[in-house]
Amino acid sequence: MDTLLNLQALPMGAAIGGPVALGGISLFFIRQYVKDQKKKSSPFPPPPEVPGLPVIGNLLQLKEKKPHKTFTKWAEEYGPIYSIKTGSSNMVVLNTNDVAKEAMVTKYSSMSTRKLSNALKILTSDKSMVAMSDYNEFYKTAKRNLLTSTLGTNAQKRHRVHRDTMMNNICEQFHAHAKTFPSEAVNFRKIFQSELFGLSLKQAIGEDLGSVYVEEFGTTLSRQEIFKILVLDPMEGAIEVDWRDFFPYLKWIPNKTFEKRIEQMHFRRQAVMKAIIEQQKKRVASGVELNCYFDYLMSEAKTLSEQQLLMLMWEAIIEASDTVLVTSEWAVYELSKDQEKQNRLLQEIQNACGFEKLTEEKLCKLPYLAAVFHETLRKHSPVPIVPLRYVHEDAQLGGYNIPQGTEIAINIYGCNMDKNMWDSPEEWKPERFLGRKDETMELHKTMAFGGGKRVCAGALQAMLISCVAIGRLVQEFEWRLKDGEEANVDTLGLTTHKLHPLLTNIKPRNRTE
Ligand code: HEM
Repeated sequence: MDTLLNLQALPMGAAIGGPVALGGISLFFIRQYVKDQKKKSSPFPPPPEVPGLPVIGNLLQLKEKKPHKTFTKWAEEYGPIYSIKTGSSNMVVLNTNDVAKEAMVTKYSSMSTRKLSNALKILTSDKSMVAMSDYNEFYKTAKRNLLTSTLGTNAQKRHRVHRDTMMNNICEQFHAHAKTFPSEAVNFRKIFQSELFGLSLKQAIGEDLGSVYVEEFGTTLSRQEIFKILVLDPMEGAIEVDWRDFFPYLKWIPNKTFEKRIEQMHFRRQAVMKAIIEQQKKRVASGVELNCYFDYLMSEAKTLSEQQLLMLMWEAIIEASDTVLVTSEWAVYELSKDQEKQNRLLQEIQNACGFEKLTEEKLCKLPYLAAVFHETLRKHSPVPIVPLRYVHEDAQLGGYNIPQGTEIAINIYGCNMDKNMWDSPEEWKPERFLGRKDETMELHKTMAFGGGKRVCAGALQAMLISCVAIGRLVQEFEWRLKDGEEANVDTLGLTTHKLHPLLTNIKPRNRTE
């Protein structure tokens, strides 16, 4: 997440009631008048509008913090494409595959610019990363480097050893738990998250980190502290709301609490990344080369500024550490809840692998495992809304006029829950993906990874890690939800993190089972 969108949190109420100045309001009405005149001159109608309140528009209706769900409900009443007002901005929301693909593929050139919240402007160093950059030369070069060194098919082959080590470590830790605490539920996230972070570091800098000395703090940070500063805090910061995002004409009014919080996160992230980069530079200078993103950038992307290098390295770490955990945790939740589907998967794995450990080579022979992965991506859409873009020249979408300046929210969750496309979309049914014409290894069976030029660069890595993890864990253990865990389906954050970490009872399987 990859995956940065401020809309996730719109806890407005109090903030909106704050300082609204008269000068600002007049400006707002003038801009509105100009927009209305423009609308009247287009041959296409405007999209249906969700009614809201004067000045704040639909903000209060979105304060529940899960806009993707509210958007999906509105789609039932207003159709696949409609417009809302978030303060002074007009936003068009897209809720089906057809209109989403039109925006991401055929009309991409009119709507490729990223729209960043104030928090994201700071945390992304004003778009200095692949996922949040506009479509420009920096983006094209940075994406090519990322794919060549880390995420493309050949690079993923070179990083295979890290995925295998990660998987063995995960299995070992679950076995150790089952042996030491046979009747205690295991916290899936605790084990998986830490190993995934290790893998992201190995791909980025060639090695896992036990600790790092940070000069700005005058102290040595533990691995857990590094993880918090580089991954957990920025994921939280990305959804911080600054009420000025919705009323840019009031940007001259300070919002000190917000600014201090985000600046501090930025400062800490900068300090830790600088320390890591210094360490790696010393390693390279001493003649030790590693197969990693850092070494590739040092030798192939010499024109990068220090800040660009820092941001690209950080991006590789944070993006590899989050959404794969989200997907794997939800898949294991669903399988632990449904013994019949778990047994069907086990049967398939045993038929394909016999007594051998499941490996990546076997994935093409495991259509039900692929179906489990894609059905989890569909139902739990790890990135529920594509990071916002805005229209930089007048365009049409779904037969409607979309004027320049409109923000575009692509509701992936809505596409994946569309009743016209998916039978009983609220049910988790991997079977819906069986017997289709597409290949077992096809990555884009749902809208989960986005589409077009900005399609997820990490989709292959996500599939390789998640599928092998789900398969190996079912091959080696019997999974059952802890009592009371079934109801814990709430989510939290920028990506659809399970609010309560998954707790399951595990039992190692008999080798002859
Ligand atoms: C199940 C896991 C994942 C899901 C569901 C997911 C989903 C997405 C989505 C929806 C986008 C936005 C597309 C757009 O803006 O139109 C995206 C972009 C991106 N993702 Fe992922 N992602 C996942 C895993 C990963 C991983 C593991 C990495 C890297 C290690 C990664 C790296 C990226 C990058 C670099 C982009 C920007 C691509 C571009 O702008 O050209 N993603 N992802």
